[in-house]
Amino acid sequence: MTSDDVLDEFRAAGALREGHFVLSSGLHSPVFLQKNLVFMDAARCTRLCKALAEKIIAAVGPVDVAISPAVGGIIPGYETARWLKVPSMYVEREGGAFKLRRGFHVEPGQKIVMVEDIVTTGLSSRECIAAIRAAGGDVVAAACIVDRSGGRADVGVPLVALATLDVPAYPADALPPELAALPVEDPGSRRLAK
Ligand SMILES: O=P(O)(O)OC[C@H]1O[C@H](OP(=O)(O)OP(=O)(O)O)[C@H](O)[C@@H]1O
Ligand SMILES: O=C(O)c1cc(=O)[nH]c(=O)[nH]1
Ligand SMILES: [Mg+2]
Repeated sequence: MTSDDVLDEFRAAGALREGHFVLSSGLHSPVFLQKNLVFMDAARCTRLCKALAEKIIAAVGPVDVAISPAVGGIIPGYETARWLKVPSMYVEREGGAFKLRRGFHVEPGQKIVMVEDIVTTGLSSRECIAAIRAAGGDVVAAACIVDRSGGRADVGVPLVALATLDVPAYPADALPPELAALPVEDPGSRRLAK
């Protein structure tokens, strides 16, 4: 599956949004990939995650567990794990920091792939990987449906992206005037609990 094929799935789901968005990292962007509109369609989600699982195995070989960051990573993490034929777990925020909860635990020696939905700066991926390591896990690779950093995000382990896009994102104090003129939406979950 090419990056264009993945983008076509987002377009067909109405998930390629234009406007003014504040992203999880605090950067602002004229484009938002509303992945939930993609994952709500089980057939579409399966097409993407099956392809991602195949790409992970081709890149790093078999793994033992897939772990994702809540909320966005949970559905693609579960579906990718299904095709990898491994258990699926997730970390969630407790007092702001990601943590394995709900009885999830990792065993020494297990090879873990961290599965994200979207990578922009890689911040959420790095936080998720840190939480897995804090729980004693060995993260051999990261994976995502879309890396919108143009391949520049560094998550500290090899990143397997089903699609790589280069989408502009700006610090709040350096917005292009046409973006600053639009009302801002904050669609993610990072700032919800505050
Ligand atoms: O690479 P980054 O700069 O970290 O941006 C990408 C992250 O942003 C979104 O999560 P968000 O925190 O908005 O919450 P969500 O998972 O509930 O959508 C997305 O699911 C990724 O986890
Ligand atoms: O960086 C983000 O927060 C982000 C970007 C995007 O396109 N989609 C998304 O769900 N999150
Ligand atoms: Mg997320």
